Amino acid sequence: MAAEWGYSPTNGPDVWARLFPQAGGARQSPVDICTSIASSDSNLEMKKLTFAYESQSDLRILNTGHGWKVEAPQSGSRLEGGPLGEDIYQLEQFHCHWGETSAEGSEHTVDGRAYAGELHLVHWNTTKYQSFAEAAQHPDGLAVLGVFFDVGNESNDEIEKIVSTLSEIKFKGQFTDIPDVIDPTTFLPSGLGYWTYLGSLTTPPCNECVIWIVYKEPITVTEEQLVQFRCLSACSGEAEEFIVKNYRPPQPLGNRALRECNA
Ligand SMILES: COc1ccc(/C(C)=C/C(=O)O)cc1
Ligand SMILES: [Zn+2]
Repeated sequence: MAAEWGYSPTNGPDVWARLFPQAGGARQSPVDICTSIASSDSNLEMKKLTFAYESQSDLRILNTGHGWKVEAPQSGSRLEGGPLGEDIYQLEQFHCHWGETSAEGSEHTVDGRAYAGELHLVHWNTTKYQSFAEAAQHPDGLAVLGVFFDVGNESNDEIEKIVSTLSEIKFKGQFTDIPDVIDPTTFLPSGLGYWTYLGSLTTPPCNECVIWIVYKEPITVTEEQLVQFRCLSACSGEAEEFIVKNYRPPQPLGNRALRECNA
C-alpha cells in the first residue's frame, strides 16, 4: 500500500524523508523568513512581477485528506517577471495550510512568527515544459505565491466561497464544484511587496522545483472561517479524524539567497 504521509508524529514532516528522499534535501520549504538577511535586488524592482487571472465559476474543490484543494488550470493566466526570468507561469491549483489554533498554521514564518494560515497559488512554467507533472521535475518548474492569513473580524468574501462548499467535501476524496465565480486576484493583498527564494513543494514528494514568492502583507480571514477548515476529515469513511493542522515547519535556509522586493 502506498505510504500514507500526514502530519502526525508517526507519519509527519519529521519522518517524510524516510519514504520521500527529496524531503531531506538542502533546498526545502518552507523556511523562516529572517527579514534582517533578506537582500533587496534591483532586478526584482525593474522586472515587476505581474499576474493576470481569469474569473471562473464551477471550479472543482476536493478534500485531499490533507486539506482542501481547488483545481484551477487556467491556460489564460500569466504570472511573470520578478524572480521568474523570461518564463511565463500558469495557474494550476490553489490550497491552504492551517493550524489547530490561530497562533499557528502558516508554513513560512517571519522572524520566527507564524501566521494563522497560508494560501498557496501554484503555477507551472509553460514556457519550458509541456505539463504540470513535467514541470514539477525541474528546478524552475513551479512558482508558488504564498499569502499569509491574519485573523480579524471581517469575513473574507472570497474565502467564504470556499468555506460554503466544505460541508459537501467533509471526507477525503469527496469533491464538488464551487458555484460562485472565483477571481484569484482577490486572494492577493493590496500591498504587493514580497520575499523570494528557491525551495520545494512543502508536501511529499517535496520536489525541489519551486520558485517561492511570499507576500509580506497578510490578508484577513475570520476565526470562524478557520474553524470550518478544521472540520474537514482526513478519512474517507465514517471515522472522523479532523484535519486540524496541515503545515510543515520551517526547514533550514542554508546558503540560499533570500531576496525581497518592496513593490
Ligand atoms: C505528485 O505530484 C505532486 C505535485 C505537486 C504537489 C504540490 C503542489 C505540493 C505542495 O503544494 O506542496 C504535490 C504532489
Ligand atoms: Zn501548500
